[in-house]
Amino acid sequence: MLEVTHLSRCYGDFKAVNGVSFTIGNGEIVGLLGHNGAGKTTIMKMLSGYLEPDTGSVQIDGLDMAKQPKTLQRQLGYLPENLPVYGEMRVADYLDYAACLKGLDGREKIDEIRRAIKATELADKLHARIHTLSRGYKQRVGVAQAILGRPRLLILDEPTNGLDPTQTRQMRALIKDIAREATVILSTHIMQEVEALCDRVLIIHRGQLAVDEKLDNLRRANSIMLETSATDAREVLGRLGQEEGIEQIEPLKPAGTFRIALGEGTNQRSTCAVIARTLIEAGGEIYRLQPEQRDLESLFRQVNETNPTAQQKQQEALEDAA
Ligand SMILES: Nc1ncnc2c1ncn2[C@@H]1O[C@H](COP(=O)(O)OP(=O)(O)OP(=O)(O)O)[C@@H](O)[C@H]1O
Repeated sequence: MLEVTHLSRCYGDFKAVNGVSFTIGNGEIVGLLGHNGAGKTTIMKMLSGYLEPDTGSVQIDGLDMAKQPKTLQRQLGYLPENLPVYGEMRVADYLDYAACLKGLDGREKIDEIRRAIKATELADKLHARIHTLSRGYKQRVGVAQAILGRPRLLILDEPTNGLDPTQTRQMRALIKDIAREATVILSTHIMQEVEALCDRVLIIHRGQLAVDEKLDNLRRANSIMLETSATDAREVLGRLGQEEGIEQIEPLKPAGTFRIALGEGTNQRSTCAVIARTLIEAGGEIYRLQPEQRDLESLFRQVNETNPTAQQKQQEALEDAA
């Protein structure tokens, strides 16, 4: 459905998005996660055709955004980070205007506006001027314009930003509902949002795609965290090999910390016992040996630990020098 290939974009000398590629199938809900400034909004602007990539391409059902932007923009709905809703306009007038921009007219336009109003529960606010609405209602107006014309691809930049818990719950229910008919890609800083809504997560780190993982796989992942005085644990444990189900031993910082990835079906407890015995026999001390908690939050932390920012690298260099 959506195919993104080697997408890059600079602002001046600064590379905000660097060689990002992924594909999204029909009906998926995909979460785009990343720290402030990671490049999420820039990616979403390129997906929606509002910003041209320097290199790379965006294709929807085989059509290229660079070649047929108008055709494709009519098939997608976009909720930008900062809603470009015109404060002086009344909600009904704005939706009428947005429907015209999408090429809707006549009976179809009226039906679509009605459907969007119903889905976003905006009926009570139709005659209100947009600038008088609360943040949550403004967000609903943004979503209403995004779903006009039943887009097959919906791009939502921080859809629950600034909403209270009740509004957030309603917005998530609405997104789930919309996703029954459309593919959805949404950006957020909120891990629970991804866990509550998405089938899959893409984590962007400094403009690059660091993780592309289905949430089901993430939950199933099987690994052990080890902290030991034996900084050569990789060699010591490497001898155990595949028989104990050990697939990979990844050294982390600080020295003596390792992530041990296990094969499918390996029993973590018995492998932990073998690891402990082997290290102690080799004269090592064990400070931590436990199955790794694999949730989105720990994966996000791990991405940032293993891909430090320039500032973190500088801090580490200073600490090493001291
Ligand atoms: N118009 C612009 N001119 C110059 N730099 C920009 C521009 N827009 C974005 N940037 C920079 O590009 C980088 C990526 O910005 P972007 O808005 O895509 O990040 P983001 O992941 O959406 O961040 P946030 O979560 O804070 O919204 C940031 O360093 C930002 O300062």
